[in-house]
Amino acid sequence: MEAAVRTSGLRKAFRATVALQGLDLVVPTGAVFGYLGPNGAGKTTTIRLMTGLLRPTSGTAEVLGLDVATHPDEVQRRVGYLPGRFVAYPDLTGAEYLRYLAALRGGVDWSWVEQLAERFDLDLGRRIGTLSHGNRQKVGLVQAFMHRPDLLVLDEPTTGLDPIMQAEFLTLVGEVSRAGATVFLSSHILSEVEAVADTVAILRAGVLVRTATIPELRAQVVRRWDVTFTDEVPVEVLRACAQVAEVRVRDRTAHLVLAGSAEALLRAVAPYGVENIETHEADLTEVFLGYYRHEEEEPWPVA
Ligand SMILES: Nc1ncnc2c1ncn2[C@@H]1O[C@H](COP(=O)(O)OP(=O)(O)OP(=O)(O)O)[C@@H](O)[C@H]1O
Repeated sequence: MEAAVRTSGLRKAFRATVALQGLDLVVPTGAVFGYLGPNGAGKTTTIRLMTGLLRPTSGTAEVLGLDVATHPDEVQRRVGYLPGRFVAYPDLTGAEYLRYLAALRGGVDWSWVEQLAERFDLDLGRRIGTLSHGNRQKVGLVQAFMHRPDLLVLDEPTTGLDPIMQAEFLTLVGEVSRAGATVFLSSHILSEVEAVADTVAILRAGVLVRTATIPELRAQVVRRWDVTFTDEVPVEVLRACAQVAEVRVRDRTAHLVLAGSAEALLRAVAPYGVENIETHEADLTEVFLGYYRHEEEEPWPVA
């Protein structure tokens, strides 16, 4: 599949600090791609390299088929970019600022700008300098979405937004994604990534530690199930299931630790008269956080 973003051996050092250590990243066209990692992992550095705002120490980045090093202006025109710390001209009103950007970029449908502002409950008539932090962030979001870019690169987009506006943002991401856009989303809000992303990459100390789809990560979640049978517990059948990591039996209930998909287990126990299944699901957040921890620590949390 053609990639919306492809980096190869992308490395960035700031004097003694190596922010990114040879990143090979592929963001498939049309994906909602969550980019996660603890503070200082190198997420913003990656984004600034991808958008041509920083030059790599070595390696390459290709965005929408363009080499960022040789076509930075075109990349910036075609990408919808929301920086982590969005700043705009404080003396301009939202409308003045957005009209200025629209004239620079061209091809902006102003009624779409107004719709976006309305959806985010943003007053375009107010000077940006007088807006609250959250409302300024909304100006940043509108400018990122307003030219209907093929790729959105959003660095901590919901910072400062209230829960209703966060939900509106997620709805908008879903809409543009269904319309064919690719969304690259750096976020610390794991529930938000889980809700909207189909693929995630996890960065730690400038190194990519995992790229996976949300279902792949979910399949890794270790869960506890209590299965009660109408008759005797078929212990051997349970032990024979590859995904069952542990079995303890008490009366007619089997207490199981399940690592992986429950499909095989459900199929195996079906003929034995299952009276009840109680599940204790581990949070996907735990899986994310497992990757944030240092190598010497236990990588896999258990529910
Ligand atoms: N302009 C710079 N000069 C020197 N060091 C920098 C610069 N920009 C980033 N760094 C360093 O590079 C590393 C990665 O920083 P980066 O901002 O990319 O991380 P991040 O994953 O976005 O973190 P956060 O989640 O805190 O925003 C950090 O150690 C940071 O201090």
